[in-house]
Amino acid sequence: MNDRITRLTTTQSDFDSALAKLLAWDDSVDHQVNESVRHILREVKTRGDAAVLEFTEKFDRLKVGSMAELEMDKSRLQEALERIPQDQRVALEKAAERVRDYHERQDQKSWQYEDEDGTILGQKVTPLDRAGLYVPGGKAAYPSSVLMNAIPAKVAGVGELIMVVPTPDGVVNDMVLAAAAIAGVDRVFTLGGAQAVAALAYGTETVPAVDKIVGPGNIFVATAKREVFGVVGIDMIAGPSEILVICDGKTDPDWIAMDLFSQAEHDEQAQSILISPDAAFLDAVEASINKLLPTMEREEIIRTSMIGRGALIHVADLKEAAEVSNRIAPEHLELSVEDPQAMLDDIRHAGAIFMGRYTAEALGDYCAGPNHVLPTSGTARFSSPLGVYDFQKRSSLIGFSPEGADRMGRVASVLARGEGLTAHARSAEYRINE
Ligand SMILES: NC(=O)c1ccc[n+]([C@@H]2O[C@H](COP(=O)([O-])OP(=O)(O)OC[C@H]3O[C@@H](n4cnc5c(N)ncnc54)[C@H](O)[C@@H]3O)[C@@H](O)[C@H]2O)c1
Ligand SMILES: N[C@H](CO)Cc1c[nH]c[nH+]1
Ligand SMILES: [Zn+2]
Repeated sequence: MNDRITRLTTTQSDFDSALAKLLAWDDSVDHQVNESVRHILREVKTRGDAAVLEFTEKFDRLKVGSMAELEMDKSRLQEALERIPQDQRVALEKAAERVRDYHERQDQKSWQYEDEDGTILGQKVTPLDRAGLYVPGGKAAYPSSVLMNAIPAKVAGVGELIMVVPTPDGVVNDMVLAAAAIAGVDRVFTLGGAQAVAALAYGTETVPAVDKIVGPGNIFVATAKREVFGVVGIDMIAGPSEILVICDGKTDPDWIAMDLFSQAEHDEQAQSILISPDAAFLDAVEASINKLLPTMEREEIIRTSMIGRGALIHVADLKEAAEVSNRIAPEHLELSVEDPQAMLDDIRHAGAIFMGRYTAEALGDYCAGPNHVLPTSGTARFSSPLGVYDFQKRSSLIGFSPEGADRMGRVASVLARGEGLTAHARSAEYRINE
């Protein structure tokens, strides 16, 4: 590479600020994006289908006469499934089976228990009525993201799944449609960007409003999701893909270089970082990067990402590697070390942890089973992978027996009068035995 990938070492005096600068990525700072997204949302909210059609023509260069032309009916999904090459179909079905198996273990059940006085307390778990799945499609097509978004929703028992996916220049990806057929998506619209998020949030004459919008996307999608939150639920604001590899220096440097590329190739803004206590190994991986980059189909995207946002970080030992990793809280963390289990206790923040030299992050993107929609930009400090729980909500259950109403009515009465809320107090007192 002409420009070199950033090198940092924890012993340099400005390490903390250099690391903070490397990690800085705020999808809300671009005033122009915010303005443009707000305009799109307003237009779709007030003008519905007509605005969606205009923005689709403008941003996806797709001109159609009516919204009906942007809906793929179920027979088209099925045809796509039958048309794709057999190996693609088998791979999609295998991946879907593993993703389903994994997510079935996340299903939450309602529960109840009874106090000694016959009072019933519990939690009722209910799936969402209708969910909107955003499947990105600007720079690449993501059949795997269809499976990752739709299967947990199906396992949760969501009533209706509405999928949106952009088809720039009208190019439809058969594997995406086939994945929608396999996952059991109910309706598919070929819409993208902020206009698709707006259509799902507010509803239009053709696109039904949903209760929650899930799925990753570019800055326009992320900004739109942030704006509509409150009108609908959202899963998370997923930024550009990230990988952090911790390596003890004993994995083939070509493997590590390609693992870093695997996320860099998503986006110029993607972030790939390697941490190792072995300085000579960092040199070897840099040499592999320089050797392999010219062989890559997405060379320019990878180069921009690696130079702009990538880094090779030297640390004292694996303990310090884990500390730096916790500060980064990466979307994907590869522990390419002899004993990954031994490191697990030290890892606190990561969307997904890939354990051992043979666990390429790419397997997690497609077919390991866990979800590939993960918290990015440090948000793994407080959020979790997309899962069945994102499509279920909980209602508290409270059923007092006459004895329970008497006992707890006395407690409530004191607290309510302490707050000066006498209607609360008297409501509880009516049910007390005098
Ligand atoms: N976290 C995950 O699980 C995951 C999975 C797959 C992809 N990704 C990420 O999702 C992102 C996908 O981005 P993408 O661009 O390929 O697809 P995308 O579908 O998110 O965005 C494409 C849409 O952006 C809109 N758009 C483009 N330029 C615009 C402009 N100037 N003004 C308004 N709208 C505009 C268009 O409507 C277009 O349909 C990447 O960052 C990728 O890394 C994340
Ligand atoms: N790595 C992405 C999540 O950050 C998911 C993906 C889809 N296809 C390939 N990769
Ligand atoms: Zn990926």
